[in-house]
Amino acid sequence: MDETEAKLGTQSIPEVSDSLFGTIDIILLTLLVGGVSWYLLNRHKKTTPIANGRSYSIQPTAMSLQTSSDNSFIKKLQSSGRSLVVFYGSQTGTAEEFAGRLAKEGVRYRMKGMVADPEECDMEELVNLKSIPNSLAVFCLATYGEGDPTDNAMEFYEWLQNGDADLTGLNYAMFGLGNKTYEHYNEVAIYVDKRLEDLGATRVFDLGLGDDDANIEDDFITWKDKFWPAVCEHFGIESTGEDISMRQYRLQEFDEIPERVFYGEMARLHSLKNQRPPYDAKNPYLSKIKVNRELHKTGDRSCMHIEFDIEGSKMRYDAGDHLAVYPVNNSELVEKIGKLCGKDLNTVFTLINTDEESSKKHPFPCPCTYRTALTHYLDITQNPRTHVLKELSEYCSDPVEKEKLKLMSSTKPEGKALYQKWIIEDNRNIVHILEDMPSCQPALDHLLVEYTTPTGRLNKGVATTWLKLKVPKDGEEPPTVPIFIRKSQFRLPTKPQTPIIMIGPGTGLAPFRGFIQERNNSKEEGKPVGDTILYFGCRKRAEDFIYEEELLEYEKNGLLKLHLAFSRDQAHKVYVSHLLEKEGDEVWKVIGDNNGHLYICGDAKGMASDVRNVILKIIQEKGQMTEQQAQAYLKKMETQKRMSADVWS
Ligand SMILES: Cc1cc2nc3c(=O)[nH]c(=O)nc-3n(C[C@H](O)[C@H](O)[C@H](O)COP(=O)(O)O)c2cc1C
Repeated sequence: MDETEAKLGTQSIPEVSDSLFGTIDIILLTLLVGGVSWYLLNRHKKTTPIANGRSYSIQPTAMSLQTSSDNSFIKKLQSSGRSLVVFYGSQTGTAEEFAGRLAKEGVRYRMKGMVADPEECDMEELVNLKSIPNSLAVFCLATYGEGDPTDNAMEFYEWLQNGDADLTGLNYAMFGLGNKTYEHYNEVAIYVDKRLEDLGATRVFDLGLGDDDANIEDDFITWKDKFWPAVCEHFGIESTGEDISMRQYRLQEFDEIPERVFYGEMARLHSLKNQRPPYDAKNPYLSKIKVNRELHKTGDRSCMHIEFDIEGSKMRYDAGDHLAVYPVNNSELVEKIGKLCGKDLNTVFTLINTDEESSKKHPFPCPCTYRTALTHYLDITQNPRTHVLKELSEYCSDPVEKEKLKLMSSTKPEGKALYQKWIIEDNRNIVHILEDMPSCQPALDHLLVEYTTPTGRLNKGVATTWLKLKVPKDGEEPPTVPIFIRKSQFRLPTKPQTPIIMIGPGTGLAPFRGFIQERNNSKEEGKPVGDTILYFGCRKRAEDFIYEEELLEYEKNGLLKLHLAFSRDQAHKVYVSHLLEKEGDEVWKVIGDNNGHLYICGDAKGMASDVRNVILKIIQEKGQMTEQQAQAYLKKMETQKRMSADVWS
């Protein structure tokens, strides 16, 4: 597809208030639905990053500007008298945050720690870490897609897979970040933990696994509580009992506005004003919005169709790619924080890492005003994690409020229960906490550091709420938003005559709209086009059957075969998996007899696994295979890229 076609791209964004997709809204939000179009954040999908190695670059990595060229982590450890290095594999910032907390806590055990990004380190040096006495490497690694590592851990992962380094003498521990609703739960951490052992390294403490579908913060602090005593025992050290109150970043406020001030850029100063290709996560393109319309016909849920104009941008969008959007935080929320902390939001400041060895000099692009930081660089809508509550407690003058915050940040069962109730279930963000605890008056710069989300992971609704207002009006300049494109492995077969089955209920339809447009194009060019079969489902035909007219037209002109499931239009709920069950012969004809492709897009939690199970059953029955053979058949389809899933929960 060329650029002009790509500008037809649309973006479907699920309803804010009852979004199925919760905190990965941002990711959802940026899934550019096919023909061009849909999504965003958090947040996530089924592609195999092996081929392009970057398929999950949600993140701006605003800090890479400040990256040091020296990638010897051993030299850094030695020159600063440290023995603990905590590596992170992170896409949306959680693993990076956990790594930072672990490194900081090392001081308590006379193990000064350093956080390290594997992408910026020569990981082969792990072989020599033992040259530092009592040294320890900890890994916090997230899993994505089909058991894939994050972008920044990819090279390290491949090095482990392909190499045979002798890691004898290397002490290590691993905490994995994953989500149980995905088929490949925490596979990266599980694999790396085992692989390090196989290569001769010594596991100092049991592998910890965090489940982001439940409470990953709880999993982490519970693991960490046992991890440190195990480390002490292993190295024969004792806790100093010191609490680590050392600040990672030093604040400097400016009386006069300095020459270089950031206003929401992700890396290069003025990059939003002086736009220069190539555009990517660090250098987003300010795209005009040409169309922004509601797709649901009735009901109080919403699904937006947005068309972004990328003409002239030199960006390439292929059907199946994701479109990422950088939203901004609600200004009322921003102003409230300024008021609650008693700060003039126009003040320009910078935060400077007190650790001179760190490759990350600032937590986000600095200097900037407090308003810019709160608006563009921080996720002020998330539920704060326990360490933030602990630090907030220091700023409470009322002992009752202080104790409550301290309790919630402890690992005591009643503390965890209170955190779950008061923070998670009641869904309190920082503004709610400050409003509900009037004696708590934190220093704003302190709050900024705690709330930094290097990857722009946003809570429900930030992007959707913001995009809803970006509607082009006649006679006015169209609204613009900063975007970039994330390449995907979710791809049509190269030959249009290869038959395909697409399973995409709800907003899972997004990439398939692009696929269908592409196939229609081939048909109009007179090329032979194979079976193009779509399974779509939604609640009610009259309510949320998105792109109904368009799909029916493709069906009428003979391109598309449609199977529709309207779950609430009859007494018994019917989903796409039920339709597939009935169509075993057709499915097998495509994937068994004719080497066709099968795609799944949408909800990972229920839909994707139900569909997968039905497909397995069909392979077993129609292909006359045992369960094991059917599993192997599906695996082979995956390796051959004949079966792809782009799913999220
Ligand atoms: C699009 C997407 C795909 C994901 N795929 C998986 C997966 O295959 N297996 C898994 O265990 N967790 C998966 N997760 C969950 C993440 O690993 C988990 O949320 C983790 O905490 C993210 O860490 P990070 O913020 O450091 O990137 C996925 C999350 C998203 C958003």
